[in-house]
Amino acid sequence: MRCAADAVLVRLAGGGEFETGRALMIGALRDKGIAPDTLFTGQGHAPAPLTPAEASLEPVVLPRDVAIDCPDWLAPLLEGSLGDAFIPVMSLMRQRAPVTVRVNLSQTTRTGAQKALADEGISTVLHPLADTALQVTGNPQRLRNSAPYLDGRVELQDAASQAVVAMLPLESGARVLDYCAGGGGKTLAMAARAPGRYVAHDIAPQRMRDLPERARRAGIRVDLADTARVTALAPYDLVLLDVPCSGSGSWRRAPEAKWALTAARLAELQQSQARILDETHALVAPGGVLAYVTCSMLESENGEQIAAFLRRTSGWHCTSHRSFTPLEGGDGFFCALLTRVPV
Ligand SMILES: C[S@@+](CC[C@H](N)C(=O)[O-])C[C@H]1O[C@@H](n2cnc3c(N)ncnc32)[C@H](O)[C@@H]1O
Repeated sequence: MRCAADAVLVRLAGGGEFETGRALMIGALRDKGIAPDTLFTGQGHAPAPLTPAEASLEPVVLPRDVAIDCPDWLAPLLEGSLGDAFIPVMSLMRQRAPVTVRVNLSQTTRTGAQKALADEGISTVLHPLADTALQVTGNPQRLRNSAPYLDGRVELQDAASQAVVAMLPLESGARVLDYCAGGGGKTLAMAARAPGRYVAHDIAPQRMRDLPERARRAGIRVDLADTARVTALAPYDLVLLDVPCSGSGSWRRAPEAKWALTAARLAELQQSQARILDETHALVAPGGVLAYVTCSMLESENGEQIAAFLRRTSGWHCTSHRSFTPLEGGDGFFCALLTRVPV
């Protein structure tokens, strides 16, 4: 298996592949219909003119899964999950992810935040995926030192992640548990949408260490709880399970992750997703909602998990579900809303 540096390799007329940086550039230029000797001139800082061997290099189209940089064992799983979107999605996964912020609507409006960022030289456009999302189009490096970021009017958050939060049935005063809170990105996004009683929990509590400060900045109250306290505070109107997953929806941010993932690790993650569903559903009040979320595009972590849960657990039905792919401008995500049948 090889990982493609580009969608072309080059081959000497008559055989033999070249994989030097120069050779790949020559192949890429030829592939795009640009004569390499117009750039390889040796003048100024330009690379040295082509050698006779290089002049005879021809582009070679790579096998599909090499060209889209997809591990062999994952390609059929992803193709089965994404269908016709497989190639476009995987091609997009080779690009850098956009920088997106979430506007804290409890403190400002989207246009208000856009103007405040523009005053600091940070340009943005409205993102179509969520009514809280702004995509940063200029000077993203200034964001972390800008006033709207420092005073909690904006937070860094992917647009699809924001769209997932917008799907949640959040009512003012609701009791909400974020069971896999991690850094608390979704806890804060939920609390900014609707005031309520927010409880954050994570099996690795140190992951939540910045949450109190981020919540303070955003003007939001969040209760950090261990597992015993989570149970004592039950029931909840909404339990969010943003479960550990392959992360296949966010491979643009961590391109090495798809090469680190193994079939055994994926199976382990799927077991843990099923276990979390089984351990937490009783925390939901009758008529309440269990929201299952992954940043994965693999059906085995998404729809198949929900179908298996509904088969083994009575008293629940799936009221809605949605998959997001990077073709919509954010990361890949899945969200299913499961309602507990009222008694
Ligand atoms: C996808 S991340 C959560 C990201 C977070 N919700 C956010 O929006 O920033 C998954 C989290 O689940 C936690 N986790 C893994 N297994 C868990 C378990 N059995 N119970 C609770 N949390 C768990 C991990 O420590 C990790 O922080």
